[in-house]
Amino acid sequence: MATSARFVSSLRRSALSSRVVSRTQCLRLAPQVRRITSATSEPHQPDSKGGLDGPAPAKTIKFTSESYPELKRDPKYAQLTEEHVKYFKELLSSESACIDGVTKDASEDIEPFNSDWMRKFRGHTQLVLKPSNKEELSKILKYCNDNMIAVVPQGGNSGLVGGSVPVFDEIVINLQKMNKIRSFDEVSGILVADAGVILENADNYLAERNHIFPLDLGAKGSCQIGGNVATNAGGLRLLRYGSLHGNVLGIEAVLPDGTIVNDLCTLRKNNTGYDLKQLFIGAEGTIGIITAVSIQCAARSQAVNVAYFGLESFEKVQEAYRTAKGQLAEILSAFELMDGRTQKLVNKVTGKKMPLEGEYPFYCLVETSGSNTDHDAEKLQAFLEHVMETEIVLDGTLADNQTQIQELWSWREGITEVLGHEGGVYKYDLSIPISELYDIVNDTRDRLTEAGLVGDGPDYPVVDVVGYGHMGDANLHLNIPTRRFDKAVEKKLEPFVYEWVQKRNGSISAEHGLGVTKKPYVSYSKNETMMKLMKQIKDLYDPKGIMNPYKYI
Ligand SMILES: O=C(O)CC[C@@H](O)C(=O)O
Ligand SMILES: [Zn+2]
Repeated sequence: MATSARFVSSLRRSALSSRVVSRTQCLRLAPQVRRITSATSEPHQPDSKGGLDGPAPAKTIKFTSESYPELKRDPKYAQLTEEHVKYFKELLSSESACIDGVTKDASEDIEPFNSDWMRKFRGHTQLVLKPSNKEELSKILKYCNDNMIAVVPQGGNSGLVGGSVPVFDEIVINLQKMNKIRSFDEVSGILVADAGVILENADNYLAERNHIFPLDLGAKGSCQIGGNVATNAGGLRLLRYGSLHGNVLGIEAVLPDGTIVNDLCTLRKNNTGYDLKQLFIGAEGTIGIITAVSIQCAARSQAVNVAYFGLESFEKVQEAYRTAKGQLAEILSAFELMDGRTQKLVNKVTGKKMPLEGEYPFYCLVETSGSNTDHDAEKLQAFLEHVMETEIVLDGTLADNQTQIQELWSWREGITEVLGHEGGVYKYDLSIPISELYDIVNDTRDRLTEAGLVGDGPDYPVVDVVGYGHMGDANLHLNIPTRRFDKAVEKKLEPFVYEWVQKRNGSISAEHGLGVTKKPYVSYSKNETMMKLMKQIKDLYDPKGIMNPYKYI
């Protein structure tokens, strides 16, 4: 009896304080960690003020071709000549479709196409081509194939594994000019769009038609849907809508020899042998370039509610997730995990007040998306009260309106942007059985601490070891913010992290892909037979090997 009385009174105290937090604190705070939401057709551009939307300073560049002593520029690829450039210029319909550093009359800065948004990877292409349609792209690729010119397909260039920038001097083919919505069927919910459509633009277009794009991620204002599909991006809505392997119904792509593959099927059911489009999803531009996709979109939920709460252990996080699945069932649309260190970092870098009064080792953000605002809000509140009453959760808050929803999400979506605040960051994107999801963070921290590599002050290369991610997808983002990139740290991290994951039958890449960073480690997630089959597929589609070379395959 005494125990249950204590539970009730503690619920009242916490619940009351969480409501106060939700009504006052969230309302008072203007969002400061900006999601990259203003849709732009350019790849990430340096922010002149060095602000959070911009990449980290140039000193963080880690990977250039010199960083890969095992990778040599393959002499089979042609050196770009003025004659090549002349051909492309004549072919392309407008001057702005060609940024040319060979004949030195570049109309636009080539640098943002050569380095990723974190400015961690940098190649040195001399040519960027921006075709306007598949026919132009087909001619470009055929010419490249005939002349052994290596190419890198590029969308919004917001990837995290160095997949969309050149390693050496491969030319960049950027899809930003192919950016039209081709059709949308409001009855079936099937969207057909060019690869270069910005994800946020696609979602806004769908919102006006009461539908939703089945993918959402922090870089939605700059990433392109072709790049999303090519990398099989996962993001924040996967728990609800599933992966792109399920939602993409069709693909149009150009193969290296210029062949246009029209598999832009708009059928949910099409059981006619090999499902060839699947090969392009997650291939990271190694077998061809996606020019358009057809995609199944769901009806947009009218009622979105968000809760944010603190917990004392990862065991409690698991209990909270299990409870959320049971109580929120079909309206549960996201269950995200952030450790206390990531939230303190957002707080430190942005200066924003934390959403809860106390500090906790773990935080979760739960979103529901349904059709009945009051009913869904009540369900989420009942869930929060239940987990607080049972002491699974220590304190929590509920967003009362759209501004508060955005504000709470910023504590999750803003993490990537603050991680590099002291220099750089080592990133791992792992699938791990859910019960062990956070252990890798503790084990990595212990390992680096024992080696005297992590601590406060300039003597230590590593700032911290943090973890967050998509709890509902058993996808952990292990991040190691650093003051500088350091060989001693790298030796402690790799292959340790990959061996750890392999032992648990996890995956070395849950959603970011392999790019160039995981090239040496593919075998930790793919056995010899699978690697051989992948290589055979690569050779079938790209026999001369011009597509995105030096990357994972
Ligand atoms: O920066 C990362 O490691 C994760 C980025 C992204 O996948 C996310 O979930 O926020
Ligand atoms: Zn993620």
